[in-house]
Amino acid sequence: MIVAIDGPSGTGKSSTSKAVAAQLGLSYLDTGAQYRAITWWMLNNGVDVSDPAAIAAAAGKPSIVSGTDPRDPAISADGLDASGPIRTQEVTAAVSAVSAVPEVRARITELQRTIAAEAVGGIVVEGRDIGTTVLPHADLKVFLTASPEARAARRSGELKTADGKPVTDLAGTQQALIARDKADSSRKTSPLKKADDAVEVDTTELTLEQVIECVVTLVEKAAADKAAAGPMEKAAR
Ligand SMILES: Nc1ncnc2c1ncn2[C@@H]1O[C@H](COP(=O)(O)OP(=O)(O)O)[C@@H](O)[C@H]1O
Ligand SMILES: Nc1ccn([C@H]2C[C@H](O)[C@@H](COP(=O)(O)OP(=O)(O)O)O2)c(=O)n1
Repeated sequence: MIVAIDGPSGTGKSSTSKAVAAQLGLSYLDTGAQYRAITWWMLNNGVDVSDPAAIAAAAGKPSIVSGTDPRDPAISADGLDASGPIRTQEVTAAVSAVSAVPEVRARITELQRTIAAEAVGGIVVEGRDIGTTVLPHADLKVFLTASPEARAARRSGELKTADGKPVTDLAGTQQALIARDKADSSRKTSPLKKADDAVEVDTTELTLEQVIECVVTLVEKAAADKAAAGPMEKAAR
């Protein structure tokens, strides 16, 4: 069972995907964390993140390792734990530029496909281009949305500056989030986009628990459809 969950920032992808995977005994992959980790590595290693050629030249250098346990989703770059530092404003501000570079996308997409193929018990993969590009044959595709106001309210206070202080500027958070959506949706290589066959869920008025319940129901239905289609496909052969 391969589940793709895409959508813009703050729609609830990570929280929903982790909970659904934990509840159903599936693996979990946060692809945004991979783009954040490679961005963090570039910022730490003197790569000019305003220069796509410099980003492309460095794209193959770091070793990015992702854990797939939904209860402990670890991420490291060259062996260094990146789970804390990838959430800083500095990384958030640079990640769209780094992830727009085709060499970075090719590298990370290959990693993602390998991880999904190795997850024998099934996996929930969340990101921006999972249903459209990374795993176009996923058994279920979900596209989460929410109003910019709701998304900024959820994000604000969660973000930390480099010295660990919380970011409480709601208007600034909303502006930065809209700018990142725009960059992610307008890049040439696999932009943020709903796949034609994805189920769209607007989470603006829903609690996180309601979204989780909705996605669990969708996964269970997709699993039942897959099981029912299996014998028929075999019989047709
Ligand atoms: N439906 C919801 N209602 C209220 N808060 C939510 C909802 N979904 C997620 N959140 C909260 O919003 C924040 C961002 O959610 P997250 O799952 O990280 O979103 P994304 O991965 O899409 O950026 C988290 O603090 C999460 O607990
Ligand atoms: N499949 C993906 C996942 C993330 N990205 C890029 C674009 C996003 O702005 C950044 C960060 O993604 P992440 O999911 O961590 O972002 P949020 O936590 O939802 O704000 O990575 C991508 O290009 N493709």
